[in-house]
Amino acid sequence: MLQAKSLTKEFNGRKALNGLNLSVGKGEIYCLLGQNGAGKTTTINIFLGFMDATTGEALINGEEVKSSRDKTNKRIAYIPEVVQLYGNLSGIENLDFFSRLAGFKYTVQELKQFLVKGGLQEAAQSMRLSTYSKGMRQKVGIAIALSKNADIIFMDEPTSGLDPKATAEFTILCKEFVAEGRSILMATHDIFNAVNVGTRIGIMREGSLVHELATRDINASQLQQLYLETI
Ligand SMILES: Nc1ncnc2c1ncn2[C@@H]1O[C@H](COP(=O)(O)OP(=O)(O)OP(=O)(O)O)[C@@H](O)[C@H]1O
Repeated sequence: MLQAKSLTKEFNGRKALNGLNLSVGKGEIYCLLGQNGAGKTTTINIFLGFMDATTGEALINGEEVKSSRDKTNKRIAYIPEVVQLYGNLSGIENLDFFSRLAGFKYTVQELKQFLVKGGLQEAAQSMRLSTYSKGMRQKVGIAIALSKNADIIFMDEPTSGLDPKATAEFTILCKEFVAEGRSILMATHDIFNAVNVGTRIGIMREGSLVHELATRDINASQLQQLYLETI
């Protein structure tokens, strides 16, 4: 579903990405690890079409993002570290707004179902967003992705600042999201959660992938060891 082919990105002559090759298939939760500045967010930004690669290709469902941005943007969603929503609107009003923006119009009942599937209890759906925790905002973010019928969610540091219960709930939601053949690409510093939620892990250093492994082959302490040896 996602492919990076020899991606490079230069900022002021400095390479943030240096020949990155990466692919993410259906049903995968791919976790990108790497030190600050390794190039994780730059990778996601190129797939989202926020910036162009200097050389190489980023493909979503076989379409190059750079030349087919309108098409590729329709099937993706993005959950940043803090999901930006309208604080004065309720969860359901935000979902209604953002799904309309993506060209979908749903009944109140349908909107409620997306929110429940995203893990937001009915009692919270009509509360103002300004009262929501980070975990609740992410649930609205997942509901928006579901309402857009997105195949792929990109996530940047989704579990930073979440308490263990919220992290566990989030992990379950991610697994449910991909169970129907969708995919997630997540940048994270959370080694424990990467092993827990991910199907594969890539460790980046200086803009390239230096290790790639299946989570079934490694536990958190082995991954931590490998990470510390790598960076
Ligand atoms: N818009 C930009 N202008 C200039 N340099 C940038 C820009 N975006 C990223 N960089 C540089 O590119 C490199 C990679 O940054 P990036 O944000 O992709 O790393 P990261 O792995 O996501 O780090 P972090 O874990 O801190 O989020 C860094 O050296 C960063 O300073």
